[in-house]
Amino acid sequence: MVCAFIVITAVFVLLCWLLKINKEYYILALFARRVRAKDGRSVENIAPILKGRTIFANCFDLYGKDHAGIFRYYRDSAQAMGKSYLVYAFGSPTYNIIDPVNVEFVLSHTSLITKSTDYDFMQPALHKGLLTSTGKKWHTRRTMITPTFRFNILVQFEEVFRAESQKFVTQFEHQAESIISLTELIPRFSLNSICETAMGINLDDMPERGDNYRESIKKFEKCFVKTFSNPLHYYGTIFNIFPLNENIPYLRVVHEFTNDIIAKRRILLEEELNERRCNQLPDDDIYVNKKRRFAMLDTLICAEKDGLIDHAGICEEVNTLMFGGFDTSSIGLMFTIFNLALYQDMQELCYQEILTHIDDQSTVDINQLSNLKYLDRFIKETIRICPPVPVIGRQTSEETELPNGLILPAGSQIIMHVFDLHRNPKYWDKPEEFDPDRFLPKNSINRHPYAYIPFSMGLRNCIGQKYVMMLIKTLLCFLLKKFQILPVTDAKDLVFNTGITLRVENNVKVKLVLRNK
Ligand code: HEM
Repeated sequence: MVCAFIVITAVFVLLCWLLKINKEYYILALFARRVRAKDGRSVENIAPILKGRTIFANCFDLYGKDHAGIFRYYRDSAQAMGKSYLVYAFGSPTYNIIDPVNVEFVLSHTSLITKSTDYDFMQPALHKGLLTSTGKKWHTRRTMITPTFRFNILVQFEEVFRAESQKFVTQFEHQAESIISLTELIPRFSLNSICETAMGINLDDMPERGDNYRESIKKFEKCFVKTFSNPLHYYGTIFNIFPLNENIPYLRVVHEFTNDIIAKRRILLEEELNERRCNQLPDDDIYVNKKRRFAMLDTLICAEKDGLIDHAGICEEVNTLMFGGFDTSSIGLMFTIFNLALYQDMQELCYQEILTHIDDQSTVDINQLSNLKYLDRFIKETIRICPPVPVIGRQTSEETELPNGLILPAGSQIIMHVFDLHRNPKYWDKPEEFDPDRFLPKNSINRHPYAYIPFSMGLRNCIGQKYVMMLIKTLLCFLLKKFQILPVTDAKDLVFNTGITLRVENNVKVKLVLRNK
């Protein structure tokens, strides 16, 4: 009798306690603290809450979906909600942003620079480099690496971009027509270019190492998606046990590749420094040496000598720059070439513009590239409609009030869906239509400045945006001067997938037809 009384009382107390904390926490979303609204307003009037698939809020919404299914889920959610919306999963709320007003607030907020927890799952491959780190470490590294993307350094890369572009087109010059797989060939081109410019290492004598690296990154990405979509893998300890095991062989290939690159560059740089000492030249003007090209990796190796970074730090940044650089550039280039094939009249405009401004592509430089205004708009429109980085994430480190009155508790996740933002019909007329002239100055005047953020904005914007525009334009000068590009893969068949970056399921192909001289 007494026992029954104790049990009933305990259950009652427990229920009362749960009822009380239910006001503050979404218990079934594994104790996620609830978002509040200023002045007692209703949260749902400001941001709709997406209904979860199970009673555990949104914890299991992605579970069991393949990469295309996850991609579709986010697009359908954005469409169904019609505005930025909330989900509750894995112990925290997530504010999913698809409008530029909220994006502006987040990206210009100096305290919102810590990446969302999804980025933790990239760390086995990238460690805590520029992309994933935060606070003082991020700030120090950003200050160290930013100068290596300045104009006077970028101009030194023209030569590599031209040589790699020439190598690319030479493969197809001997046939009147060639059907090529952009999915296979473009990543090789981008990785070679990044390795030679940023790392100062030519991959020509080790092409299979580059191929293995790219293949391993692809496999790692599959584990990445599995991790963030599976509640069992989500939490640190479990994540560290399961997926890491699966990843070990791929990670070994990735890290051995980057370690070899660092080792090779150390030797080359030492030779260079010795030569300079023999000629009694100071070390510190190495970056502006006219005879030899400076590689971004040299900055890190020199900083190590000054005690500003250690070997582990160099590895973090090399992994980050290699992955961040080659993968996003490949996607941008692949979709630009694919769109040139789809829109023949626009391809002709790009071609004519190149003929007008570039006499000889084998000497094309950064200044001549800046005259290609239509091509510039074409690339911008491509990365509007197919943003290589379709999602940018942040988390709050303290309670944060948004301009719309929402109050996000500390530890809230903020996901900015660039893909949906770039198609938001409130800010883009006929968003599904491909129209480079959206980016004519007269058509951009009234657009919200944060409606278009392929390279992000603010403190943590992309460090490589000028670099990649230069790379893409150089290859297109070579390609369009030699070939007309015709479509092979049907645009209607494209199936977008979720990955670390934007993916398509298809092997994307085009036909190159040699132009008459
Ligand atoms: C079309 C090509 C590219 C696109 C669309 C792109 C896009 C972006 C975006 C959206 C971010 C912000 C990510 C975030 O906040 O989580 C970013 C950051 C970054 N990007 Fe790029 N990127 C491209 C090419 C490159 C290249 C070529 C490099 C280097 C060679 C590069 C290096 C980086 C780095 C290091 C960061 C982290 C910056 C920081 O947090 O301080 N990116 N990029």
